[in-house]
Amino acid sequence: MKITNIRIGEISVPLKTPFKTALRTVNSVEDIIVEIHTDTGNVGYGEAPPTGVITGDTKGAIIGALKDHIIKSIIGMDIENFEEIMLKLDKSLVKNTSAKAAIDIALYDLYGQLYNAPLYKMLGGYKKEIITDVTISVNDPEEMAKDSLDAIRRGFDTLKIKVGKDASMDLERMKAIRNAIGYDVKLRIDANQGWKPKEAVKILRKMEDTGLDIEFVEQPVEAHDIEGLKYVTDNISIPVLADESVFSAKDALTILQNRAADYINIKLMKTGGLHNALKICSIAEVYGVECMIGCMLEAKVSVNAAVHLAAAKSIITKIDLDGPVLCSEDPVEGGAIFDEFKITLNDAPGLGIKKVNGIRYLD
Ligand SMILES: C[C@H](N)C(=O)N[C@@H](CCC(=O)O)C(=O)O
Ligand SMILES: [Mg+2]
Repeated sequence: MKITNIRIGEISVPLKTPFKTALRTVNSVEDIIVEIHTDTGNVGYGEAPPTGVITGDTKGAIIGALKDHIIKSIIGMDIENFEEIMLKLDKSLVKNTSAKAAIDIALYDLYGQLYNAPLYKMLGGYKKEIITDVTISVNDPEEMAKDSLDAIRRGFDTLKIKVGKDASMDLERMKAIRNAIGYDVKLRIDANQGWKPKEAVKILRKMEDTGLDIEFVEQPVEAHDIEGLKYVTDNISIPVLADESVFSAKDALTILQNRAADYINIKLMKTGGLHNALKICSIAEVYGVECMIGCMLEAKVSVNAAVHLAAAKSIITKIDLDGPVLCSEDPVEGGAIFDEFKITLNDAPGLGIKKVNGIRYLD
């Protein structure tokens, strides 16, 4: 199964409501799609969202990385030589993890098709169904309480609450939500780097003292501030999950060796795809540290790949794969079924994607 052509396109999918974090506000998913075509007539699909404020990858940068570096380095190669293709992909240029992830995902899709097996079974096949949380955007406390109630009515039993914007309001936000929803629903919070280390400890201790029952706090401080992350981890009881601080397997090792966080959030757009995400799973297994699998604002192609990984690996115990349910339309035919909180895999080969509708080709 030889790679004959790699096509690049873009899709635009409006969100149901604006997505707001401490880092950005977004109204639609604007992602790059790749199709890897082979001499056997198979097509592998991949996707990359431009999340400049997190990965540094803009739309133009993703297209440039694909056209000027990655495509040339793997065209003509045989999917049977999978490890060799992955080495070429890694070495084609530094950083640019989103462009690499799009290609890596499409390659894994073809790898599954080559051996006629669904990807989650090839990676471990631990389960076939997973349950995701849903994100509540950062707004004023009343609106967040209302959005949380809506999410519970839709069946979600775990909410990921965005905080870290106008820090003085964060305690009020969480009190309003807890008062509105009671204690049967899990609340995890994500500050998206919005606090300083001492400020984070102050806010989180108040949340502990108020009995808000927070499952964990995600990325309280700036991504590069590992010392600050450790300071927060050492000084509060709520567990800390590292997100923007962990891109590579090496980053994960540093965090775990220093006990700078309690959990790791794996995202394919930070690792450069499944190949490196699997390395983080192995490191976390060695340290006995559970992982979350997350996504950026992504449609169903790349989130599908994350679903396969989550279903394959027992070390992934927390799921934040709500990208597709935040979208108002689904451009993807085939693949996993997203029914609000419940995500079910099917046993079609690879990712099981039949078609992506509405692609505007850029080649
Ligand atoms: C969409 C997901 N629930 C999420 O919150 N992901 C990121 C932010 C993604 C983005 O800005 O596109 C996270 O920080 O966990
Ligand atoms: Mg996060």
